[in-house]
Amino acid sequence: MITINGLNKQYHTPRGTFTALRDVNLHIEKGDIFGIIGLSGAGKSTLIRCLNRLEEPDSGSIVIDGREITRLVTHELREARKKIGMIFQHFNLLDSRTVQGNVAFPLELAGYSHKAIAQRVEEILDLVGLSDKAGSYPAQLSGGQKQRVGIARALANHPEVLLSDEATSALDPQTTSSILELLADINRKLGLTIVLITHEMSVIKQICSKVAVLDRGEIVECGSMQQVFSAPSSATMKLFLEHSALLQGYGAGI
Ligand SMILES: Nc1ncnc2c1ncn2[C@@H]1O[C@H](COP(=O)(O)OP(=O)(O)OP(=O)(O)O)[C@@H](O)[C@H]1O
Repeated sequence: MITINGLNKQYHTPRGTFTALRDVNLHIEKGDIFGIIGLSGAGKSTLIRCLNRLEEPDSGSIVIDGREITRLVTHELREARKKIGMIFQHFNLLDSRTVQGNVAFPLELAGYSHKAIAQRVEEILDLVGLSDKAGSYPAQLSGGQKQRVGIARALANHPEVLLSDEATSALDPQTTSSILELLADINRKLGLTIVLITHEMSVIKQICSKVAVLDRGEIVECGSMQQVFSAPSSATMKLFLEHSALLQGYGAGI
């Protein structure tokens, strides 16, 4: 479904050149919920934003559903992006539009008829459990509800892939859990491939089928949840697991 080969990305700043991604190779199967975890500054956002070319890699290739994303010219990329939904940490909703208007937005850009848009918006708001908020504005919603709108908007155009850029980082644990449940439900119902980045082990634990660990721009470990949890090989994953066990112990009053 998604194959990343030899991906490199550097940032050039007045203070010098910084390597954000170094020879990243990954394969993500159709229907996976694939988590990429790493500490702050590891390159997670850079990597996920390269998948739809919100960030331009310097070299390497990305193939999604048989299409080499890294070779597409502007109008081809615009078409390809319709099949790649994305959700963000701070939701990125249009404040001047209602929930309905936000979800309709990508469909309007794609040139659907009024009738088709109304029908799809109704269907998708039902899927994310927000039918009763269709006429509300973002400012009238909770963080969890805002992210549901973000998810609905990302799904409106029937994407093959959903990219989640720290989509639950601004939410409390209970809301995080309900948003992750929704993503898992969508993955089951629609067979959608989900790629998510996070710095929280609990997110990976709750919904991912596979995980890759990014450390200073390099993939240092990758495998099924079972493999990585039972026999972590990288120092970073061991650190994440120890921290997560500590938190659980603390929660249990140990
Ligand atoms: N536009 C940019 N110009 C210069 N450096 C950048 C730019 N964007 C990111 N970086 C640097 O690249 C590195 C990776 O950043 P990135 O945002 O991908 O990491 P991250 O793992 O998502 O971090 P966080 O979890 O803190 O968001 C960081 O050191 C960051 O400072």
